[in-house]
Amino acid sequence: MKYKTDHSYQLSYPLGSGLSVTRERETEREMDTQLASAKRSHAVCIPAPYQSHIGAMLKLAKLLNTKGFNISFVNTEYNHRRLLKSRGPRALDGFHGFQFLTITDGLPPSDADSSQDLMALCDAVRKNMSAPFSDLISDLNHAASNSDVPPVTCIFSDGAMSFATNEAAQEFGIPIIQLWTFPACVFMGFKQYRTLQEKGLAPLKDTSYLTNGHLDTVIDWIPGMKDIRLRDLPTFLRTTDPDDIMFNFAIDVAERANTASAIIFHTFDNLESEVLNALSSMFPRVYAIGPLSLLVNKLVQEESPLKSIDCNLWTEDTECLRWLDSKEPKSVLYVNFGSIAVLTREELIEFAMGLANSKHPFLWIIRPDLVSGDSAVLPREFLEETEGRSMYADWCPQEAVLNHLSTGGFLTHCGWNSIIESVSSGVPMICWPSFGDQTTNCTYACSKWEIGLELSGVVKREEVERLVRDLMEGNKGKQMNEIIAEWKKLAQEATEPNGSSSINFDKLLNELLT
Ligand SMILES: O=c1ccn([C@@H]2O[C@H](COP(=O)(O)OP(=O)(O)O[C@H]3O[C@H](CO)[C@@H](O)[C@H](O)[C@H]3O)[C@@H](O)[C@H]2O)c(=O)[nH]1
Repeated sequence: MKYKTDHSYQLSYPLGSGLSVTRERETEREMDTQLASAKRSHAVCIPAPYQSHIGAMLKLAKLLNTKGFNISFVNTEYNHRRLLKSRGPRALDGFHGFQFLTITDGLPPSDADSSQDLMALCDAVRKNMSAPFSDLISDLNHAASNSDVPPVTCIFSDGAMSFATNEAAQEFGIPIIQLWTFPACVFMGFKQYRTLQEKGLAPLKDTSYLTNGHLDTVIDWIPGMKDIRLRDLPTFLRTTDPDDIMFNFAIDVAERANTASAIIFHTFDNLESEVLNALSSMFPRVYAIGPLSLLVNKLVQEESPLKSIDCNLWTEDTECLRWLDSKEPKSVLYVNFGSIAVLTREELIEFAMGLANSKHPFLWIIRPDLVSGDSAVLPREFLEETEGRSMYADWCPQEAVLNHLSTGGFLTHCGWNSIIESVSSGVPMICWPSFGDQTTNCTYACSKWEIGLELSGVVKREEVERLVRDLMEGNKGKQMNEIIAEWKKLAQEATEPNGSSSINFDKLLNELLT
């Protein structure tokens, strides 16, 4: 197992050192001062307009609110409408010091209830959202003269939103803190795109480069990332078009991070010590703050109204938790491909037959927009074969599912939130990366952290069956269970009051508020 338990990178106090009594008193005093300053603080939090980014930013906003910050949380009109539909018309009203606001994404209005096109949205962020965001800050500042909420004192922006937010921060002379809802290794990957372009390694010369071994080229210059191949980096470089929207968007947002006052990664020190160390020598203020859910669980009181704020764009079906109650410990494979990934009908069938042939119980979340083209109709023989050991839902409370005793494995598309939630719950994975950062997340999960089995290339039912059996009944599964239990422990430790993520969060606030 390749991790260090005694590591402390330069922005944290050494782990496990314990705080002396003097240090504890100092900490109490610092916290009192912090709370007093925070009450005069007003953070505008703006996520990128995608489910998982909204979820991560909401958790960060709740943490800030527990430290006394007034929060204005900004969604796109499209997502706000979907949230009200899934949560109820008053679900986002009436929280003290925490308000939800909207701006337009500039795309044609739509009543659809599905994830918006990734490329169209990235383009919209770049072109349409800066002016409405600045106007919103102006409005908040004007409103402050007639209310007890102070003018805006800082912006917490998703790293992918810098086109919408950087100029406003400059215009109003306030700090901007970026939240990257990816691991640090993915950000470091995006940082390499410009050099890859200069060296002629990306974009690809033609489509034969997808299969001629070019993607196996080892990239040996990336600080803190050893043994990385081109194919392990985020997939937006796998284009032949120099003007590709996603390729250029990735280059630009990684460069615009240079102007942030501070950068937060949703990770923790022990998980990514090498790449975090490398990044902290490239940027003045880098903070690993995660897993966010564990921090929220510890900092937000059970009785706090904040507990009830949720941001699922689809309504969760909780029936699956009752179904899990009826199953043996660690017996169920949980299958979920996140909020954006789309499967072909062929992939759906291969996954289905692999699950059927594995003979293991499974809970499969099939979003209404998961399958492209034809609707997600599962074959009759599959339904008959799996009756009594299968459960389906459109959307579920994922973290509750992962923390359920009956859940023994997770077949995932490797979205970062899914991986860090799986780590937090100690559930090993089968990793089927689809696009973007998921290839990098998969490489780290399978090869570096040793908590996942990779399902690569074209989905074949035999391969799905073999991996499910390896995970749920084989020695590999047993080993991974042991390893991920260690990672879970480290994630818990990072979020204790003297753990690295808690300390990093406090340091960020102290630096921001002084
Ligand atoms: O039935 C479900 C399915 C998902 N979730 C939640 O939705 C989020 C899904 O996030 P993630 O696993 O990161 O997947 P995507 O929705 O695909 O996330 C996009 O954004 C991530 C960064 O935020 C990237 O890592 C992914 O590659 C990108 O596709 C997680 O918090 C899940 O807990 C639920 O609550 N219920």
